[in-house]
Amino acid sequence: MQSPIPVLSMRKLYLSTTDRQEFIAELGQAARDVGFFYLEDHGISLAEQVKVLDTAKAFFALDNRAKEQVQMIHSPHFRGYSANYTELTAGRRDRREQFDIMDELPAQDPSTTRLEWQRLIGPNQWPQQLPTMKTQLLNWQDKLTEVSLLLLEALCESLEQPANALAKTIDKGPYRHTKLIKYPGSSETAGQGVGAHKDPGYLTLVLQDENSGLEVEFEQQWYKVAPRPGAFVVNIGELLELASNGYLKATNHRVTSPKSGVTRYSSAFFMAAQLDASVPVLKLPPYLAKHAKGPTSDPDNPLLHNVGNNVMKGRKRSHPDVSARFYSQEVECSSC
Ligand SMILES: O=C(O)CCC(=O)C(=O)O
Ligand SMILES: [Fe+2]
Repeated sequence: MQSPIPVLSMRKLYLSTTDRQEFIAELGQAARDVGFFYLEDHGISLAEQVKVLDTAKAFFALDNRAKEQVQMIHSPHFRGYSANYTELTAGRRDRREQFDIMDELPAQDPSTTRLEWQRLIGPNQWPQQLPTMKTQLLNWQDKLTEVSLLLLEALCESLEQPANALAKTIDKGPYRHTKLIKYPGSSETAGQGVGAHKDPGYLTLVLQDENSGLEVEFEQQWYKVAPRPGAFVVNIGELLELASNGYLKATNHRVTSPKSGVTRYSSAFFMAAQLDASVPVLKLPPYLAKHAKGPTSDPDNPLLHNVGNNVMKGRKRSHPDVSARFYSQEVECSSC
């Protein structure tokens, strides 16, 4: 079956006006039809990509004691290591190990925080055995933010909006989240590496190693997202689906475990709006608006305009152990 996933070259953004317009049109079409695309010529070198995957390998190769020291269960901010089968997606346990970081910030003073999502803000946990990991990953996160901000502007233009149409939702800095991931091999035919889901933010950039496993749902069928060296796999998240009133698609995707004896490593970068923002619904011109049927409504996964609540909803659902330790089970929904 032929892959429906288009390949876009970001170089076109910097060439002639015609090339730029062409890129914006291709981007708009990919984001609308599939919600997934490969991005090439994004300015991040293959060497840097390889180094991030090497860091993932080095981290997951640490002994259990070292990994337990930075386990997510110690962090109300959902940072650090989670072992196989601790994460829940679509109600089932994922067979993957992860290491999660977000912006490196001090935790907010509990006596002045009113809203639950304010507790997402805080410091990361870093393993003392890998002293260069902090600088490397925070730097990586900054670089991927730059690429994602350019894509967000181009996407706004593809919707016939000013490039800065969503700037108010990120003017204090977007909410960023980076994961290193290890999918161990499995003898099951379709083992759940991560179950089918949509990403909660604006955009996600995934770096894959040479092993396939990522799959995307397109026209009710699942397609493999084959590895493509040097490219990022980009997908549209729920906040863009909301902002475009369902014109752009936050597409379902999942990862199937590699076969026995194979280990797959990846890294995902998620960019959302700032946590205190409310995502506006952009006013599309009639020729686009007629295809905007409203965001998907799923009673098990309500999309919340309030960014902090939407992010918190996803974190609580994915990490019930962390959630049970630090939070009530209800998503606070004062101004969803
Ligand atoms: O590992 C991958 O290829 C994708 C992971 C993913 O979809 C996620 O963590 O949200
Ligand atoms: Fe995802």
